Amino acid sequence: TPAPATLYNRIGQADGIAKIVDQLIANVGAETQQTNTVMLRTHKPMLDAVSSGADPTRLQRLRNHFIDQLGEATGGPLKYTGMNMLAAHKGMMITENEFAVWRQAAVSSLATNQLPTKEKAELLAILDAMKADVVGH
Ligand code: HEM
Repeated sequence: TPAPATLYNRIGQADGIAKIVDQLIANVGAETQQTNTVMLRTHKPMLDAVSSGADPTRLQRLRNHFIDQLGEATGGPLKYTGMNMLAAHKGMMITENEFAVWRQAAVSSLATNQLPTKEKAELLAILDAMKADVVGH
């Protein structure tokens, strides 16, 4: 019997993951529930750096890191070389509610990308496993 397909293969490999990540970033960028909270404060410097030209590739770097991270976590050949989740979010004091809004942006992206129920659940489990390192530091 052939080896079971990895989640990475079932969701369309690097191209499939890139679509999921790009839609997630677009959803977070369009988010308005979190005005004046840390969600906005933490993203604003990043978006300003891009639009002012001070660091035009900053968002792109995060995007590419995020793709590598999911590419590795889903069993693909990609290798994540960014900061660990605790270090990446340290000092942001991300709240439970902000995480919930971010997670909803991820859920919407998975729906937009028409992931089947099983794959959706597996990917959300990967994201939820990072929550403890993301929230409250
Ligand atoms: C499971 C949930 C999350 C995952 C998997 C995730 C993933 C990542 C990754 C991969 C990076 C880049 C690290 C690097 O480049 O070394 C990052 C940075 C960052 N994350 Fe998250 N993140 C999550 C939740 C959140 C939430 C809820 C917020 C805001 C409310 C947030 C805001 C940021 C910001 C502002 C940066 C820094 C960007 C920069 O300075 O370039 N993240 N995250």
